[in-house]
Amino acid sequence: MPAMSRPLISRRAEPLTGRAKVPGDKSISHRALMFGALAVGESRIEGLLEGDDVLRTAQAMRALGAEVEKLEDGSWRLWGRGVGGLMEPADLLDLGNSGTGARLMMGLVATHPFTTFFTGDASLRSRPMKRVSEPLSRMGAKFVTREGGRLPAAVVGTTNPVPITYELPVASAQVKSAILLAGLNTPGETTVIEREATRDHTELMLRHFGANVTTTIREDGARVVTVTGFPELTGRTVIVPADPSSAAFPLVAALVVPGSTVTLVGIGMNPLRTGLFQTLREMGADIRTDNPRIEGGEEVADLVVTSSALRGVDVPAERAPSMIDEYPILAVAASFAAGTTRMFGLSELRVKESDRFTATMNGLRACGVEVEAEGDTLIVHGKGAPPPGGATIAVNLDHRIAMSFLVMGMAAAQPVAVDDAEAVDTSFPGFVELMNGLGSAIEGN
Ligand SMILES: O=C(O)C1=C[C@@H](OP(=O)(O)O)[C@@H](O)[C@H](O)C1
Ligand SMILES: C=C(OP(=O)(O)O)C(=O)O
Repeated sequence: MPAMSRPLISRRAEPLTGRAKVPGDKSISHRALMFGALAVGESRIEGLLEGDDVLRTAQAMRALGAEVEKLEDGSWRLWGRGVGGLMEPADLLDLGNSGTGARLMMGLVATHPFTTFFTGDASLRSRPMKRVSEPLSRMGAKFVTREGGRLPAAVVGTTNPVPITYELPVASAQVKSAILLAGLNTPGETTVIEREATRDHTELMLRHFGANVTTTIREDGARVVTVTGFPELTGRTVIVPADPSSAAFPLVAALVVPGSTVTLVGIGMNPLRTGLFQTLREMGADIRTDNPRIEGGEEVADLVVTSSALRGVDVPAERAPSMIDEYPILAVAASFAAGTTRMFGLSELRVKESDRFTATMNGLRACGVEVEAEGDTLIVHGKGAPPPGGATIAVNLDHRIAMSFLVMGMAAAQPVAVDDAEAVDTSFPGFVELMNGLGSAIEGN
């Protein structure tokens, strides 16, 4: 928990110009630490995101017995324990603000024969965990949780894991990953079926470490992902691309601040993560993809973004998993666009670090934007002009809400403030310095 709050205010920016490298991908960073801890021998990670969420995972993997060492900025070395070789942690694992850290690790320990206690900050303690405890219980683990399946929770790992086939009731890469990770120390084949494709970093990276993970497409289009138990994972090098979810903030900023051109280098372009870029292009955004290449097994590219007149569009529900963390910043972009943007299928936004559906709607309204909610659809009416701004937004421990409204302030008629930007460090340490380096005017308030 932050000891003190960090209020910030974002005033009208100069045209944003220059090249910037946003920090490493958060999803890939968590997984690199976890899989390195499970592999036999040494693993190296280059470009690790050193944000609070990922540092908590590094600490937790140490508590589970792996050697985890920072060499220099972004460059880490691990010495793993082998599949099934994790040790009972002597104390609570505190995953801070991180749903990914908590849920994936619950999967990892569910099939180890010891008990692990999990907790987190006020945000994480309010988030639903039944979505993982339910399938992991079917594999044999036992859970003692607070009311509603919330943290703190104890996971009593099973000595006798049972493989399952599980069809995901919600589109969630975290739930999919938790089950696949539990399946590593389980005999036979563990299968997860997802009707909507979610980010596949677990599948890609497990294969990179030597696991047998197959993905097939069922007749109805669902993806069937199967991991074979007891693989021999061996130490590897992971090169972490820049996080497309973090790139979203300078990218939208460059679109809405007139006269801007910004180059964002080495951005992860995994097709299951690029829904925002597609949507913004449909809105008329000038985003050029330069120098596409493969780095460390992941697609990356440089994005050259030039400020653009945007127009409202419909964003279909099927696209939600590929841009799930980007809706708050998309809604900010939509408030500058000419016409109405309808974002369908946003139920999962209500269970993130905060209720992002409500936070986005209320924040935009406070900034003078006309917004409506119809069930799980968020509707933003843009005027094709800068919205009024002039509000202070309550962040409620949600990094993406803080960054989205600071971007709003860069081009709104009046400045926009946030009550506490401390949470930004969970995913984007150096956000203010990077943005101000491009020309924004964010300062303490
Ligand atoms: O697997 C992951 O790394 C993540 C999956 C998504 O969560 P859900 O699985 O809850 O959709 C996303 O919101 C989160 O930021 C990271
Ligand atoms: C939802 C997010 O992360 P997590 O679930 O890991 O807390 C996010 O980073 O927007």
